[in-house]
Amino acid sequence: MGEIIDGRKLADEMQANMAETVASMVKKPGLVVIIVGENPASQTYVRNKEKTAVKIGIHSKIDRLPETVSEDELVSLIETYNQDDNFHGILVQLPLPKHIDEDRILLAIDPRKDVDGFHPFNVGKMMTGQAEMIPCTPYGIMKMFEAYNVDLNGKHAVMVGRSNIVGKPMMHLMLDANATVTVAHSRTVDLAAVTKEADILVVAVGQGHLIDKSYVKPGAVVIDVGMNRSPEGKLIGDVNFEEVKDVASLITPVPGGVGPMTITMLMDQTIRNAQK
Ligand SMILES: Nc1nc(=O)c2c([nH]1)NC[C@@H]1CN(c3ccc(C(=O)N[C@@H](CCC(=O)O)C(=O)O)cc3)C=[N+]21
Ligand SMILES: [Mg+2]
Repeated sequence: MGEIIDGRKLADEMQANMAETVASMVKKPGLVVIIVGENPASQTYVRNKEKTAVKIGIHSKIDRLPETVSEDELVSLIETYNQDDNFHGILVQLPLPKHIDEDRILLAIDPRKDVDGFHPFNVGKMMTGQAEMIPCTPYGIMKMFEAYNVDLNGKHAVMVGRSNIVGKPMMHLMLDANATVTVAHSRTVDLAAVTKEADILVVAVGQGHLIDKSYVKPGAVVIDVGMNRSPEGKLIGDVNFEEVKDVASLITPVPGGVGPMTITMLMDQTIRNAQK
């Protein structure tokens, strides 16, 4: 019977500390979130983000743009915020509509305000040991490891998923923490054989309950980044929690695991930028 990693509780503790920090700041940190279109999955995230910002004392603004906005219009809006001293963080909610080139949008954000850590400049900095902005989900997972005394040194970590926003940066952070890292993905042959070797298993594939107990080595630490809707409309992870919790030594639930930590690290980086 594994222990549950309480992301909600850890996030609340960290946010309480951040609120104290912000209370002592003369110029309050500012964060702007730009959302294009009506992606319903994005709405929860944005609502939680705003609630959290208010709680911490961060000045936050949400810009909602219609699905039909042009790429050029979006770039000029970003340029306006790049120049605006009231905002220390700019986040453009992904995914963007098909007619907009995401790479161009991410490049338009001033790297100093890129609190997602998605700008190629920040990606390169992170990859070369000069990290300034770290993608929030991987960063939050590393904080969970710290809080629960998970030492990665010499461990075999398996990352399932290779996205720019979770899999690749997570791979890098675990490597930096001296884990032996394997990255598996949709073309991996016999995924269960690979994941069963993991001391630390991180899953970010977007497939509800893909990972059952046959994929997990007894005693493994299991981190579930997935956020999927079950046929009944419930929020479920990529890991079958009910089954895997009896095999793992530590496991994150969904909701209440990685999600709250992602938002917390977003606030952390916004505050840090404002202090610079
Ligand atoms: N530029 C950009 N940066 C992002 O960081 C980003 C993004 N785009 N696009 C969408 C994804 C998704 N994401 C979430 C983070 C936290 C929760 C979260 O707080 N979840 C809670 C509650 C979920 C619920 O109750 O529905 C939980 O897991 O406990 C959800 C989703 C950030 N994303
Ligand atoms: Mg992938």
